[in-house]
Amino acid sequence: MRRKIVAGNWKMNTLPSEGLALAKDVIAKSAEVSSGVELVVIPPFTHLNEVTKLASGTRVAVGAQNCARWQSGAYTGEVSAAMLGAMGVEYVIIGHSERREYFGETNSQLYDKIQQALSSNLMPIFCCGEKLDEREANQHFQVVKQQVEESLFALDEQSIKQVVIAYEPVWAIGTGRTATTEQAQEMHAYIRNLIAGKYGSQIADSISILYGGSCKPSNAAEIFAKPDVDGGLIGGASLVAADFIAIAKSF
Ligand SMILES: O=C[C@H](O)COP(=O)(O)O
Repeated sequence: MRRKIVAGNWKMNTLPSEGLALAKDVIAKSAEVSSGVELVVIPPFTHLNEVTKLASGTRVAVGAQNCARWQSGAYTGEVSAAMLGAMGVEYVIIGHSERREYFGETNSQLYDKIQQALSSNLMPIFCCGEKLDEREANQHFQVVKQQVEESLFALDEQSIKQVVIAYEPVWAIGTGRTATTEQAQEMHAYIRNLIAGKYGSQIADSISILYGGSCKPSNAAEIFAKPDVDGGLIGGASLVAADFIAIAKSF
């Protein structure tokens, strides 16, 4: 049985007091969600200390949006995986398309970040996905293959099993344009197949692959019903607790 996960990436939204209120609301409503679904909130760094304290002992886990690719040292402005782990953070997003686009993160740097995350016992949520022009040029499988191979395939079997993958077609992020359920299923199955080719089908079948990109209460059930979709990485809709919970209840 694969883990079902619904994770809310708040991105660079909410001031600390607003973030705490949002986390409280998610925790309060979390009982409405089937116990088989893991809930994760992923606030900005500045809120993590307070939100992890608030979420401690509840069913809501906390993630970070990024971590450094180094262990420690003279890297001004960076936050290490160990620092996150020490705060009680359990997940970390690695390679979100906004990090790739605005901060030039490369597949090999993302491999380093995954290693850092794993060595601090954080579960990486590794993001992959093609841009609109790549899909239109029918290059989407090739793009995702390269991202997965270059960032994940040097991991050993024990390590890959800790990784959660999020397929996020860039053209569907924050645009209101969702991938069709067929497009999502097709790519999720493709990714699982890639993993199976490298690590075997038992490992591939155990890895959760989340969908991200304009997922909302009105379309979540349809997307989550697909056999290779194991949950969602939710952006905009995760900023409203009732919507985030409604999405999680779609399983
Ligand atoms: O990390 C989340 C994704 O970028 C999806 O964002 P969105 O739900 O606002 O489209």
